Amino acid sequence: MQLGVIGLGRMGRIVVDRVLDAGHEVVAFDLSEEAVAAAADAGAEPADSVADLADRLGDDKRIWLMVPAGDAVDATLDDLDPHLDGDDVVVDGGNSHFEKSVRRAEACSAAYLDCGTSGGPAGAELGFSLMIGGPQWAYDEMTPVFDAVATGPAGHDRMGEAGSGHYVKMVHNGVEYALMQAYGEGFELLAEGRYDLDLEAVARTWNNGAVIRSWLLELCEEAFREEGTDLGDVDDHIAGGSTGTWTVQEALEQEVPVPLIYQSLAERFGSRADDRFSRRLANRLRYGFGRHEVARKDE
Ligand SMILES: NC(=O)C1=CN([C@@H]2O[C@H](COP(=O)(O)OP(=O)(O)OC[C@H]3O[C@@H](n4cnc5c(N)ncnc54)[C@H](O)[C@@H]3O)[C@@H](O)[C@H]2O)C=CC1
Ligand SMILES: O=C(CO)[C@H](O)[C@H](O)COP(=O)(O)O
Repeated sequence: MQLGVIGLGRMGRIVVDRVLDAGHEVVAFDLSEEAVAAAADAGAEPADSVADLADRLGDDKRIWLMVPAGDAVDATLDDLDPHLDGDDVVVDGGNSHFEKSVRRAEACSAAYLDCGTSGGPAGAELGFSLMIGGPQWAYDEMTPVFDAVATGPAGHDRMGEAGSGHYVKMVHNGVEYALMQAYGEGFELLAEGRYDLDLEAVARTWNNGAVIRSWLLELCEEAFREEGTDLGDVDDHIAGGSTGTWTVQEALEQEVPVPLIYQSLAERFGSRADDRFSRRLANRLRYGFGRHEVARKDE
């Protein structure tokens, strides 16, 4: 099969390499000329624009988008659409909002598959977990590519109609936030608690047979090994947050309680300000109701 890949960053480049390794052909485009040149060095056919990529693919185009979610997806689809028809298939493998994917599927001249991709850059060797929404025929048509990009046939499945792939990935990310928060709280208690512990050793021990072993816990072990048991100079600021926000918004709309996911998202937002207004007000209110001393900034 011949696959066009647009977006050759951390994730898209892995798509290119795994599809090439499986014996397929790849035509590659990115706004970055360096990224295109690197993909060409790896065996892909370089394209210098979206239109050029479409021309090089010929009939029955199969195209994988791995650009940042949002405007870049719309811009790419705008450029692609004049070159597409109903026999073509476009996969969006990024973290797009599922409602946007539904709208894009309706507007796109090709069959559109929304594909939640999990595994991160570490998936280069193992392959990804792929959660796919959209028409069955298009999923079936793309199966050789999904087999190559995923861990294998068991690493991908069609979740259902348009939007369902990105919906499942959105919830996956909410769970990811909550798991990170749970590990974080446990290790914080161990770090601040009664014993002088080597947290890498704790994580390693847990990862060998404990109920709570997991890949995220292996990444905790790696973090303590590389940064030290006190995490060295790693700051207490957590970026990101869009997919977790969408998960909480959807849970509110569906009236499904997700307190752990919400709390972990709130912790992220809280991590971005060292001078929290709510804490300052609580500090002052304790004076109001109890005449407790007010801690002042210059003290
Ligand atoms: N990094 C991760 O762990 C994961 C990322 N994702 C999602 O995959 C998508 C890509 O993420 P990354 O590869 O990490 O991002 P990245 O920033 O490493 O790469 C994005 C690439 O897209 C290119 N690009 C941007 N706009 C473009 C356009 N209009 N046309 C062509 N190329 C364009 C950039 O030059 C860059 O090479 C995002 O939606 C992200 O949320 C999904 C799962 C895991
Ligand atoms: O999808 C992912 C992992 O599964 C991406 O790494 C995503 O960026 C994680 O979300 P956030 O940036 O909000 O932490």
